[in-house]
Amino acid sequence: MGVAAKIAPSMLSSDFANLASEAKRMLSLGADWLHMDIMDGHFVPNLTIGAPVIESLRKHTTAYLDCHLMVTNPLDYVDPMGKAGASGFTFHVEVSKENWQELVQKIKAKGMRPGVALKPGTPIEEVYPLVEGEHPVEMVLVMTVEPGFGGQKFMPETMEKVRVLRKKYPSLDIEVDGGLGPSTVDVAASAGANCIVAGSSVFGASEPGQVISLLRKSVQGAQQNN
Ligand SMILES: O=C(CO)[C@@H](O)[C@H](O)COP(=O)(O)O
Ligand SMILES: [Fe+2]
Repeated sequence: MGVAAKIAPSMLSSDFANLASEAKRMLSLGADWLHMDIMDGHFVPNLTIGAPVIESLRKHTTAYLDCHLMVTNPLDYVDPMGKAGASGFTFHVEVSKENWQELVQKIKAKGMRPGVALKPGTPIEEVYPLVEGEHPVEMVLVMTVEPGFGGQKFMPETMEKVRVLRKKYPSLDIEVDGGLGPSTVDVAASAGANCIVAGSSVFGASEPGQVISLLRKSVQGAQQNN
């Protein structure tokens, strides 16, 4: 048995003007988590949503809100995101070298689950101390595109990081994010990813529920073959 599969549609590809109904639609189609991309227009060249929108959405659902913080100063977001009702708080290792221990402790103190993300060009060794620390992160998000935008092409060269991580940490949640869909998920699942973020492939499908179930079957199938 592997680590539980979590399929997380990226709400970045949803109709933001109808966020609550889009979220409910995804959950009714079998989504486990809702992936929320928080971008500050500085760490990445795009600006999306922040704590006020998470707070609004939280009034409509009890679902796990898997928040991916693409921001330069993640520490500034811990209190507001905690109050807003975020479930997971995943910050980037590239901007937290100096203060990740404080960050992780504060995230946990606010009742959220800490995770660390890394860009395609960042070496995997950089997250080891965070997974093995006294206050460890509970998920590693391996970016499979450059962060900033949905709808980009999956980068297969990032899979070596997933393989290395899975070998080293058999029970860790490993999330992949960017360009995942029916044609790329098998590679990620067999490398060892168990949390699959998918935006354009889910929201752009005529049958999003079928895509969600296919993504889940891919993770489960890969785990049975291992
Ligand atoms: O974090 C990001 C982009 O920076 C992602 O969560 C994307 O929103 C995923 O979208 P697709 O690549 O699946 O369309
Ligand atoms: Fe994301």
